[in-house]
Amino acid sequence: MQKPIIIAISGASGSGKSLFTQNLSLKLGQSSKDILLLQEDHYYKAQDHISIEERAKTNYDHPDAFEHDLLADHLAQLLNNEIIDYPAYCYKTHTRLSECEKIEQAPIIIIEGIMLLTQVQLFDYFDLKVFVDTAPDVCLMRRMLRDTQERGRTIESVAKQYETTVKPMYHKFIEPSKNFADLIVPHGGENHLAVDVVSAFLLNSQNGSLIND
Ligand SMILES: Nc1ncnc2c1ncn2[C@@H]1O[C@H](COP(=O)(O)OP(=O)(O)O)[C@@H](O)[C@H]1O
Ligand SMILES: Nc1ccn([C@@H]2O[C@H](COP(=O)(O)O)[C@@H](O)[C@H]2O)c(=O)n1
Repeated sequence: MQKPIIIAISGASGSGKSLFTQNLSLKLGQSSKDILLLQEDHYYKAQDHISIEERAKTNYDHPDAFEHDLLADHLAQLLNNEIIDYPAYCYKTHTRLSECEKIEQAPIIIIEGIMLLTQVQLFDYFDLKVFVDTAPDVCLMRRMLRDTQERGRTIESVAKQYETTVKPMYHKFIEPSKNFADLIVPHGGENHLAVDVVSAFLLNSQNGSLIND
């Protein structure tokens, strides 16, 4: 079996990473066994030892909020054809769920997350590093809608978090990490030309080893 190809999709919160990843999967149109989608957010640290009020104060836009060592171990295990215990995360309680999912490698592994290109120790695992580049005001608007509808937040809490951590940490960590990208995608998740380019790269790299070939 050919070595899996791993691509990292990074960019600001609300930039369209998840949508880009979904559109890429649709475009690839392969069997679900061919593509493994992972999220860096699942590697946010567990915070069961502190109260929910304390958890709400954590800076989730700092690299230290994540367990990147565990993510690196899991990528190594997947490349080694081992099964991983993929953590699950809850944005409403700000901690990990108790259940993990058993996951095995696939020919194409796509991982998305805000801090991926700030972690040099992960770069050796990535065959392609993509940065989704969307204007901060557009990201904030999208995040406001998503977090109030899906992540149990109020408009006030999204605004406060944006001002205190999301915006400053974006400028400190995420925006500079764009320099490590192989490909910068403007206009977010609906940039279908970029989806076509990345999908062609993936299919070409895994030529012959996909189930639907
Ligand atoms: N190009 C776009 N046009 C319209 N809505 C978009 C676009 N890209 C993303 N969205 C919406 O904005 C929200 C945030 O996008 P998402 O892909 O979840 O961002 P990220 O994963 O980078 O945080 C989602 O509700 C998504 O459907
Ligand atoms: N308990 C948490 C954990 C994370 N966040 C925010 O999520 C953002 C990253 O996820 P995206 O899907 O938007 O890329 C990040 O900016 C954190 O602020 C949170 O609010 N609460």
